[in-house]
Amino acid sequence: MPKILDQIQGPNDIKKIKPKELEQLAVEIRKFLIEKVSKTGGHLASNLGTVELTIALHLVLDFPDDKLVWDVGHQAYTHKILTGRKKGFDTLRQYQGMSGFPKRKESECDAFDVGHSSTSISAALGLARARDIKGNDNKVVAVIGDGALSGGMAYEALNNAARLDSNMVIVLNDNNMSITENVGGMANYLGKIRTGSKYRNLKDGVENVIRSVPCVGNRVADKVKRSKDSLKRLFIPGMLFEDMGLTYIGPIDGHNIEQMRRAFLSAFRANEAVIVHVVTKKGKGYSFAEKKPSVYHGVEPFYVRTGENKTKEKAITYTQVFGKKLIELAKEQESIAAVCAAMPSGTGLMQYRKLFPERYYDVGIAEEHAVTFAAGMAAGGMHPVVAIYSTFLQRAYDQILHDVCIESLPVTFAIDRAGIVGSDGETHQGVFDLSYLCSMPNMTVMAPKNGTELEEMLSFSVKQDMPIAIRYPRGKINNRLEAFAKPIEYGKSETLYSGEKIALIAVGSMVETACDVREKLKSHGIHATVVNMRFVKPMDTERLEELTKSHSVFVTMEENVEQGGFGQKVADYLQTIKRNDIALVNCSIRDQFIQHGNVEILKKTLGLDADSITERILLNL
Ligand SMILES: Cc1ncc(C[n+]2csc(CCOP(=O)(O)OP(=O)(O)O)c2C)c(N)n1
Ligand SMILES: CC(=O)[C@@H](O)[C@H](O)COP(=O)(O)O
Ligand SMILES: [Mg+2]
Repeated sequence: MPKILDQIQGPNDIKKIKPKELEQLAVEIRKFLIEKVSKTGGHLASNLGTVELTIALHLVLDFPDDKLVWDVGHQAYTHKILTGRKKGFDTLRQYQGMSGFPKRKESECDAFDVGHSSTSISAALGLARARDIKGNDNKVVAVIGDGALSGGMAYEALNNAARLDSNMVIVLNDNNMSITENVGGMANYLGKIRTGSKYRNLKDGVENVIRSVPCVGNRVADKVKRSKDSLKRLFIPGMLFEDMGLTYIGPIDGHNIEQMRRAFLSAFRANEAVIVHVVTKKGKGYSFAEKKPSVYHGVEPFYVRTGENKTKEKAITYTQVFGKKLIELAKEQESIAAVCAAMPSGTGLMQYRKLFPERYYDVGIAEEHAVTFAAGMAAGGMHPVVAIYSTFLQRAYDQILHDVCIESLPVTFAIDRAGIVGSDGETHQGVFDLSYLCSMPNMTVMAPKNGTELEEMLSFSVKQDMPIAIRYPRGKINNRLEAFAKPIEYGKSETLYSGEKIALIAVGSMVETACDVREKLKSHGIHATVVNMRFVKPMDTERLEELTKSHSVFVTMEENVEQGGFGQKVADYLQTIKRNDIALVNCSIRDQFIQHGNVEILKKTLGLDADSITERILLNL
């Protein structure tokens, strides 16, 4: 039997599909998504939850004229399918393949690039204002999840959207989940709306009584529903939003296409910002994902029948090493408290939160707040350890600077996913943290060469009375460099191999690469020195000065952008001591955003693999 999905070849094709076939289309889309994502990996559970929602939106929007902004964008796969990108799923998140997130350069039907959370309402409001100024009449819709609604920017945008005197629709996709369970006051409020059936029954009862009054009943009930006064509270949930000046519709079954279609059409008729609250199930239609939506939030390739991960290798990750060590330290030191921003599993805190619930804080997707909250705790005598991915910590630049560094408060930043992360691409690569952290007075910045050193750095850090950042990469630890384990000394590097002429001076994950480069240089008769910097700030200038005596080439290596990075700091130092005779080969990332793809491939294209670095060194001799 021909598939209904085959009729979808490009934007707006969905409008040709008969209403009675739409449910079958949803079934086919889910099957397609499960099959494709099982091969490439990707964000599964959120996408399975938004199939009907996306169908309903595509029935009422015209692409590319109407603008649909997804929050985070990890739930936009059905949108990609319905805008003619089915083929792209064969290369999903692979190098030069289709991105896992909406991208304007990928399709004119993607209204705004996303990846970081809680931006959709701001961006949609901007698009709505631009539309009004230009005198256009296209529709503008933002889709934001309940998790993303825990982010501060969403409230700044709602506050601003309440002043809109034209239309824009905010779809609140409420699946009662963030990556792990959603937390906080707004999550509780949404929970009350969702489960307020008793309250709704009471309201329905009151409404029915009014409607039953002969002649005027219906008119009175409708008027009350439309009014802005307090009587409306009797009938309508979502009054928090209404009180802000937004119109609220819902909650609506987010798997009922027709109900949503009608709600969207009525929302478009308002002359203001309207919230349409839809309730969906994360992981819908795939039993494993329905049962464990957190596990199937983002997946590696898996077997569809069993739900099992195809990757056999169970290597130990930096994240696990961090989580385990923090537990050990928290047992000994009662001042330690862990803070994360909606990512307890991603940052390795699941076991910690079980053992120390009173010293564990998931603040929601609120990195800025997480940092100032930690600063407050530190001012109150605690030593918070803030575990956040490098890319998401970018959000909290000013909080680190203004609230932690100026007062030099004892906060440890455990910066996971530092360096190239791979398949999430441009929005998620953690390649700016050395630059933005080293520029801050009072901040110490460290990077371990392996798991053992991460443990040592963490032990060292929680005993210091100052801000310290430890940055470490996504993925597995290396076990090669265990023989090198000089105790950590503040501001001091570690020399792994002593050679001459060429000094390979590396940061964190690049120390292993430096050892590979050293081996390759040996076959050219060169015996290079390998230095593990450990501290990017303060830099071990004493050791650098020593190196200038017996080396004519310095090769700096880091997974960070060149601007403001480690290599530039070394260049500045050489200039300060007037040693311009030393050649500097700066192996870092040139001014660019790095697309998605396999980490090894990306490193090669960026010239950060051992072969490329060796070649560059030989050219400099
Ligand atoms: C600033 C920022 N912090 C953290 C994340 C990681 N993150 C991606 S999706 C997500 C959960 C979002 O929850 P929700 O909006 O409810 O969508 P759902 O996953 O439930 O579909 C988180 C924490 C992010 N993308 N951006
Ligand atoms: C969409 C998002 O921001 C997260 O789901 C992110 O993709 C997680 O990355 P990791 O797989 O590195 O935990
Ligand atoms: Mg959610």
